[in-house]
Amino acid sequence: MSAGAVRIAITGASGRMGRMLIEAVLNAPDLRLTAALDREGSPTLGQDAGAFLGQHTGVAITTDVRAGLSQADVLIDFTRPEGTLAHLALCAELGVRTVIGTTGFSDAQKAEIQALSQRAAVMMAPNMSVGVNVVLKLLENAAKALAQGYDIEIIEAHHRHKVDAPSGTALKMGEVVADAIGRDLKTCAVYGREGVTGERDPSTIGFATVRGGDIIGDHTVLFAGIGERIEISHKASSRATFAQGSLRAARFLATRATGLFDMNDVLGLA
Ligand SMILES: NC(=O)C1=CN([C@@H]2O[C@H](COP(=O)(O)OP(=O)(O)OC[C@H]3O[C@@H](n4cnc5c(N)ncnc54)[C@H](OP(=O)(O)O)[C@@H]3O)[C@@H](O)[C@H]2O)C=CC1
Ligand SMILES: O=C(O)C1=N[C@H](C(=O)O)C[C@H](O)C1
Repeated sequence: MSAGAVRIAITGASGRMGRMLIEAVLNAPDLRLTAALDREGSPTLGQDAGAFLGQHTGVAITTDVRAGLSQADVLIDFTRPEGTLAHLALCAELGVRTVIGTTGFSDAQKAEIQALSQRAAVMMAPNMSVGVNVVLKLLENAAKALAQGYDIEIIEAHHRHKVDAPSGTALKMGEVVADAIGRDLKTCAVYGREGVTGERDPSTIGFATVRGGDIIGDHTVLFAGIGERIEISHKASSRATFAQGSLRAARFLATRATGLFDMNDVLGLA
């Protein structure tokens, strides 16, 4: 790893998170944007990475991931699962650490990430905000205390462009709650209901998904009992919270050679 500023590459540079990350890196004195990458066909290819901010950075958006990564210490990737895995394979080969914000991975893809993290360190989390990661800790305690007599439902809402459902954060909340009370999310999750469903099975954890407009990301875990309801909610009002968490993760990874980490490691919440 080079001395001085941590050199950052960003894939999906013209995406919603890509732009947020570019702005955050340009404003961070201890980080330096050295590569901005997007895929073939992106209308921003060839433009300066700071053009959307009216800034000249000297870093052009290109499709040459190998060349971009060879100039970087850490890649921050918020793209799609298949893109992330292709980028990660190159990072493993070149010894570049990776912060993964992408959601929607299959179990097989997660296993591939675990294997590749043994060659160059990876931090992966479905939600980089400090608040959501604190909520995950609160949920652990709440679920243990409310394990009997309370029906558990997870409700999430996101913007109209989101392609995966339920959100990665909602699934993580489900896993944390299920683990805390000794259930297996794979067998107890119910994803949406329709028609004559019968009465609610108390051993299930339900998920409900809302998509619309420009909602950045709302998550609620509802514990519904008799005579009372407990709701634990997080609402993101700006993608800056995800970008700032990603920068914390990049700084954390800059001091690690190999291994798979999450936001608990980055924030010292483990
Ligand atoms: N962990 C967290 O805190 C957060 C996670 N996310 C996750 O990050 C991901 C991206 O979200 P968002 O920025 O809103 O999405 P966008 O669609 O706005 O941006 C995605 C970017 O990745 C590019 N891309 C898409 N597919 C590929 C591919 N196969 N290979 C390389 N590049 C690709 C897109 O290019 P093109 O425009 O050409 O399609 C675009 O530049 C999602 O999975 C989302 O759930 C989002 C916010 C917070
Ligand atoms: O796609 C998004 O926008 C978001 N995705 C993440 C998820 O799937 O949990 C995190 C955040 O809520 C925004």
